[in-house]
Amino acid sequence: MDPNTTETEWGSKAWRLLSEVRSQSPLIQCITNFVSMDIVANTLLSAGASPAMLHAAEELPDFTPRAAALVVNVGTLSPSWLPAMKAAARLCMTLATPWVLDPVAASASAFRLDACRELLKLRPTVVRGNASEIIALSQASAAAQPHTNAASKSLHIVKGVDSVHKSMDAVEAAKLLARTSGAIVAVSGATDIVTDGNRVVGAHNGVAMMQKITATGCSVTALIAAFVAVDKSHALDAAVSALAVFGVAGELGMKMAKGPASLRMHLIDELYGLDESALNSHVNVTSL
Ligand SMILES: Nc1ncnc2c1ncn2[C@@H]1O[C@H](COP(=O)(O)OP(=O)(O)OP(=O)(O)O)[C@@H](O)[C@H]1O
Ligand SMILES: Cc1ncsc1CCO
Ligand SMILES: [Mg+2]
Repeated sequence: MDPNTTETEWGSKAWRLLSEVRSQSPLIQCITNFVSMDIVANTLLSAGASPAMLHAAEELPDFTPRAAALVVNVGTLSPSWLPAMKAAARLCMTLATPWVLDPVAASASAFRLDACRELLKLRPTVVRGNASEIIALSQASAAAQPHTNAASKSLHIVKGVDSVHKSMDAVEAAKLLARTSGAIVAVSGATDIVTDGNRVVGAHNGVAMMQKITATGCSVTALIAAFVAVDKSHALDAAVSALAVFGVAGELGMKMAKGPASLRMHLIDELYGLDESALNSHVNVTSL
C-alpha cells in the first residue's frame, strides 16, 4: 500500500482506479463457477471492464496471454476443470499477469482444499474469500505437507459457500495466509479486510442484503481483478478500492431495492453510474 494514503484519500483513489478501468476496459478472463457466470460478467461490464468466460485448456495458450488479468473461482469445481485452472494460473505467473483466486467453500472437501493449496502455489496476486474460507485456507496452507493434522483440522470449517465467521475474526488468519502465500489477502464481510501480511486495511462499505444475492462475493473478486489489472504494482490499494466501490454501489442500490432480486439489479445500475462525488462522499476505508 502507498503508506501516504490517508483515510480521506481513498475516495479519490477509488475514483481514479474506476476511471482507469472505464478507459482501459481491461480484458478479464474468468474461470468461474456456473452460478456466478452471469452476475460476474455483468459486474465487470458495468464497471467498464471486458469479461470473457473461457475455460477450455485447448484455448489457454492463445487466449490467456491476451488477458489483462485472470480470475480462478473454484465454486463448482470438478476434476475436469482443475487442470485448466492450474494451466491458466501458471501462464499468468510466467507472464507476470495478475490473477485472483476465489477459494469458494475451500474446506468443504479434501479435494477442494488440495486444489486451493495447489493453486496457491501458482502465486495469485490476490486471494479473496469470505471469513470461513480464509480461516480454513490459512490453516491448511500453514501445514507443511498435504494431509497433515493442520490441513485435516481445517476440513469442514465451512457450512457450504456461506461464511459462518465474521470477517474481523479472520484478521490473523488473513495475515498468516498473506505471509505464507505472498498474496494480498482480502476477506469480505461487514468490514472487508485487506492485508499484505503487515498492513491491514478495512473497507466499511456495503449492506448486509448483499449476502442474500448469490455470487456477490464472486463478483467483487472479479472486480478486484479488473482494478489490479489497471494498477498492477499496487495490488493492495486496488483490492481495497474495488471492495469499496462495490460496497458503495450496494449502498446506493439499496435505497431503491425491495429485496435481494431488485438489489441485484440496482447494484449493477449504480456501479455503472458511479461518479466522483458519490465515491468521495461514500467510500469509507480505514487502517485497522
Ligand atoms: N454484513 C455485511 N454488511 C455489508 N456488506 C456486506 C456484509 N456481508 C457481506 N457484505 C458484502 O457482500 C459482498 C459479498 O461478500 P460475502 O462475504 O457475502 O461473499 P461470499 O460469501 O464469497 O459470497 P458468494 O460466495 O455468494 O459469492 C462483499 O462486497 C461484502 O463486502
Ligand atoms: C451457491 C454456490 N454453490 C457453488 S458456487 C456458488 C455461488 C456462490 O459462491
Ligand atoms: Mg464466495
